[in-house]
Amino acid sequence: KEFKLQYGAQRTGKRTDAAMERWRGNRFGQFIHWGLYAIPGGVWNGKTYNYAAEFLKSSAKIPGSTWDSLMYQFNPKKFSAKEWARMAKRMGAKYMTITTKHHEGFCLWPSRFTEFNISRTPYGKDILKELVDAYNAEGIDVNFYYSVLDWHHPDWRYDIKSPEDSVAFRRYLDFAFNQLKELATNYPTVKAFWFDGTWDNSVKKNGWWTYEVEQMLKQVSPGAIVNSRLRADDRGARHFDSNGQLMGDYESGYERRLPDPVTDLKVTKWDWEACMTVPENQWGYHKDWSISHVKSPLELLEMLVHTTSMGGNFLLNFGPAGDGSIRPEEQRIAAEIGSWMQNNGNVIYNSGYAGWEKQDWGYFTAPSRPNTLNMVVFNLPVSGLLKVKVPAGVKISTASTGGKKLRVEEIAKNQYLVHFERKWFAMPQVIVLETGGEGKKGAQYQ
Ligand SMILES: C[C@@H]1N[C@@H](c2cn(-c3ccccc3)nn2)[C@H](O)[C@@H]1O
Repeated sequence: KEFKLQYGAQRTGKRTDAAMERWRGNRFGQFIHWGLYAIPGGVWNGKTYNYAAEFLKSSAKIPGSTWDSLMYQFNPKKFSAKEWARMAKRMGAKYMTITTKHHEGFCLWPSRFTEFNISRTPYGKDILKELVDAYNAEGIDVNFYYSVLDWHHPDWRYDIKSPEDSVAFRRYLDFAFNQLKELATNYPTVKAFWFDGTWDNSVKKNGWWTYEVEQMLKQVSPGAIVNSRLRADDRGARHFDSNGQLMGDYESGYERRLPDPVTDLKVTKWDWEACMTVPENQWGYHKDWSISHVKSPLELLEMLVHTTSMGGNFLLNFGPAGDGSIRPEEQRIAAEIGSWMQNNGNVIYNSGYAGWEKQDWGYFTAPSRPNTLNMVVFNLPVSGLLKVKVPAGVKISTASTGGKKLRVEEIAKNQYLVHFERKWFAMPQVIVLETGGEGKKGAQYQ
């Protein structure tokens, strides 16, 4: 049953324009959560709150006026946009997504629509401009995260329960629309908009506004990319409209979790991005990371490869401290992932879903070069024999690692073993396959 929708999906299938192909090929991004929450870092009146640090205002039940006065302490002495950009470059990130305004409502840019912004802090300067310029200078694209949910703004409403609510919330929607137009206009190199805080009924009941925002951003900033999380349709359906069509330009529902490489292959039909925290659940800076598991560089690298193997982008989060420094754990992650990406980035960038059956030893990625495929090996079997099942009729002609040929043995119909070394490796190993035969060679990255 098809619903007639005014504010549903504007397009079916992946965007094929140059801006989207660039976004897709970038594959690996750095998320940055930075705001007033980084100052207390999850600790208030000597008490540590274990919930996400960017939620400390609600975890510690802090009055708005108290929280907002953190603005007068914001003066990051160790902040260097250039240093952050160089670290991201070394990590191999091709884009960066910055929280221009998180749920607290504090703006990292001198917005003319609210005084709750960087210009009224001791720091004073336009942090957003400094970051955009520094990252763009390193050849890294910059995208803007924007929270529609706003704890500071008096006209924000979680739901619309009275005429007063709808009048106030309409003022809020106008405010947010103006801020977004301001961001797209004043920072013209921005490539994409990452919307968050759109799950409440107030937003779901105003699908028209989410449609208008998408239209406006694409008028002001041609080629701009918008995530599915912004969008609600005429009937309040989110991400996918009431007819099951993806809204926005890519699916952004994977937060702190990845689709399963066997049971969630549906995601390979559209563009998508997963965002990931280093601790179990901390986006903003938290002083005490001992309260949960902290993912190692290798765990995060495997998530990046896993995501690429399913045709998605991976957005890895950093939470800089209130003084603008990057904590040692995050520095180490950038260095270790970066050292592998230095030599193996080609299996990630401009690569994607191969359409081959997932194997235990790791992941396949399909580069744009035809008749080749990458095997990224994380779990080397004690036998050293890597099983490869190929689509019907596909032949493997060669397998090589670091330019060295490996023995390839056809052991059954559409089944091969690649003879690899039987030894322990510190980092994932890449094997390049050349394929032939008349069979459908599986998906090719395009
Ligand atoms: C991208 C991430 N989305 C924000 C978030 C997550 N949540 C949330 C709240 C309740 C349950 C599950 C998730 N609310 N806001 C986090 O603060 C971070 O910005």
